Amino acid sequence: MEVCAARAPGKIILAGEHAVVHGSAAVAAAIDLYTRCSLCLMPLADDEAAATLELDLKDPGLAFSWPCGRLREVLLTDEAAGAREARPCSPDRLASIARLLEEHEIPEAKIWLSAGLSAFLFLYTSILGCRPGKVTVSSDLPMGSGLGSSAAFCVSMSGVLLTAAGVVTAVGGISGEGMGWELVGKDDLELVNRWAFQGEKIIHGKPSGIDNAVSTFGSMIKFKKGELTNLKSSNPVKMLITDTRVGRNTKALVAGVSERASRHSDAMASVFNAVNSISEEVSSIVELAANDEIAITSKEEKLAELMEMNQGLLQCMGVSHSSIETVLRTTLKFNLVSKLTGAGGGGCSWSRIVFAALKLRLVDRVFKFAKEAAPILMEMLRTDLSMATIGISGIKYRFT
Ligand SMILES: Nc1ncnc2c1ncn2[C@@H]1O[C@H](COP(=O)(O)OP(=O)(O)OP(=O)(O)O)[C@@H](O)[C@H]1O
Ligand SMILES: C[C@@](O)(CCO)CC(=O)[O-]
Ligand SMILES: [Mg+2]
Repeated sequence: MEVCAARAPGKIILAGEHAVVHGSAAVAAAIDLYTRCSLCLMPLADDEAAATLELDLKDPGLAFSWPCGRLREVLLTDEAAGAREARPCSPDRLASIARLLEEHEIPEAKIWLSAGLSAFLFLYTSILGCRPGKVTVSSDLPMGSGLGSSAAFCVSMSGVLLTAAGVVTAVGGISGEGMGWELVGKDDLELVNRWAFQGEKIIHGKPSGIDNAVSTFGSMIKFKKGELTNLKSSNPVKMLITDTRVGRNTKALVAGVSERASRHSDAMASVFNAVNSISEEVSSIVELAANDEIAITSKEEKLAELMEMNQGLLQCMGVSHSSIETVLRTTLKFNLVSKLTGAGGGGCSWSRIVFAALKLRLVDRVFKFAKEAAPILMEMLRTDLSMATIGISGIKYRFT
């Protein structure tokens, strides 16, 4: 029994969420909070009826099991298609997966998990067919909260499945960040990213691809219309992340922005255009910081202003939320500018979240803030606060 594992990071979006779905540029950075996925492939049993595919989700604390025969019967997998090229999940296949999930009693309070389960069944059966196996997933990332948990789930899952399929192989380099995790080669990364994007489509509906790209390739990236530019970044930068723990769902928020865009196409085109300019400016400031430590200091105010402008435009798109605004006001009292990251959570009954990513290179102020303001935020909003390092590397894997 061979066991392999993959680990993929979450992300914060420095500028451009939502607008990126409509063709604007966005800037994102990988953070040192990870989702880990391990796979133990079982030998093909003599008694085929006993063979199962198991999924153990540590964070929601739920386990699932499907008889391999049942998967074959319902999904009619096209195993000959192979894993070397990523394929989309057809509507028929998605409907068959939904039928399989109906056979499980997912607690009503955790029904949001079904999108992740569908992505899992699609990725597993497309890459490995109906082979018996056990997959275990654990994560540092809060789910459905703007830190790219769905992308880290799909990237680590695609990585481990493609490794087990023998399609993705080691390049030998063992990275410094975390013992024993090996780097994935460039072409293999591209393949992992393409499969993960297909998984994200199941969870997000209409993803831009930025979240899976930054989780796969790591570092800081500018992303526009599927094109990725790696931004050189300087020393690791710390961010303070505020989690309001107000639940929401990216798919619904993305759809809400698209509906607003179809109702007010000219106005929203101008909003997306303005976000594009902000992202372009943010990315040039990030690159400047990599080359010139002094020059960045003079740009700090500009960066803060850009963050405020982007936050205002997110409000225009309808994805802010009262709790986000409270966090912004509170952090501002400590002279820290914040903005939401990811899908946000604005105004509608189905989606609520806050992430306040604080402006770059203000570690001292962040520490002062953490001491003085954190208790206020925690008490007022029952938020979680944590520090994260951004710009770290992407997916890695290992055999155990
Ligand atoms: N560790 C995990 N185990 C199981 N399912 C997960 C896990 N992580 C993410 N998911 C799936 O992804 C969904 C959350 O994705 P969603 O895109 O709404 O939020 P997010 O990715 O955390 O935030 P954003 O897209 O704004 O960055 C969950 O509801 C679940 O279906
Ligand atoms: C809201 C969004 O722009 C970012 C979610 O992290 C959606 C996407 O780009 O897929
Ligand atoms: Mg997501």
